[in-house]
Amino acid sequence: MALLTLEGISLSYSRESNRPALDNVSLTIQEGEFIAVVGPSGCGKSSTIALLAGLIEPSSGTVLLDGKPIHGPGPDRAVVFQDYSLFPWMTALDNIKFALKRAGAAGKKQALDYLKLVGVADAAHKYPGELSGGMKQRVAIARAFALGAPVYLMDEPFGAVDAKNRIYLQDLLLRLWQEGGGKKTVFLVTHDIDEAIYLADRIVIFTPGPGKVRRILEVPFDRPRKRNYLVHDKKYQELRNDILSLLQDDLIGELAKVEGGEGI
Ligand SMILES: Nc1ncnc2c1ncn2[C@@H]1O[C@H](COP(=O)(O)OP(=O)(O)OP(=O)(O)O)[C@@H](O)[C@H]1O
Repeated sequence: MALLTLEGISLSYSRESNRPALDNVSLTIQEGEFIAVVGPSGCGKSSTIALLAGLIEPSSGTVLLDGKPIHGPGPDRAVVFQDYSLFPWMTALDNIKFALKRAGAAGKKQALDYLKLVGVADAAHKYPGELSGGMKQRVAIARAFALGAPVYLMDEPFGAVDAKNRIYLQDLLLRLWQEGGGKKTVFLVTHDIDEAIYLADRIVIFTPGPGKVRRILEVPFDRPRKRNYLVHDKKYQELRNDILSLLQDDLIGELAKVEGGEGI
């Protein structure tokens, strides 16, 4: 049985709107999968995360976790956003301690171990406002994994960090996911095609809004993947080009509609 299922999901934020955010999206995700989602701005990627997190309900269709409908947030799903994933009134250490407590495990030592793991133990007593973007995201990822949730919903978690930190955080995420022994499932929204290929088992491509699943592509590379070799692989370049041309075709189609007076 699939771990996460979106079944015929449509979503309109307001009854007056004639342009839904999502239109009949169906998707099944198996336990242990690493899924990346790409698509143009406004195609409903964050809305899909919000549905899976239980922060909003669909206008029609069902969202299932382990076969049961999702009707709200729960400790079984950790969410990491591009920013503001941490409690700003708690130090880095207390943010992790809070997550451990929720997971039924407490302890300063364990919390410090998590901070060490992500390389920010020195900043344990700093508040999020005193940390750089990259450091904040390291703590946010540590906090998500300290929760011990089986599902990780990540909305452009590395979008605001510099290239060096991004590489570090991608590898850290892979390591934590793999340490789950096939039991951790990641649903990652990204604008970065290379990131999607490097990290994911499957890449879901959305159409421009109203979002539909345009295509699902398998990533044909064994793990562990080596960045430097991967980019020179012919299959890598083909996959990258496929994704780019799918996104470009959609964009050109949208522009043609606007030029034709249809409007978006
Ligand atoms: N809270 C909201 N109220 C009303 N409309 C919303 C709300 N959140 C999103 N939308 C609309 O729903 C559509 C999908 O937005 P969403 O943020 O899910 O897209 P996205 O693919 O994540 O975009 P981006 O890549 O730019 O972050 C957009 O048209 C957006 O304006």
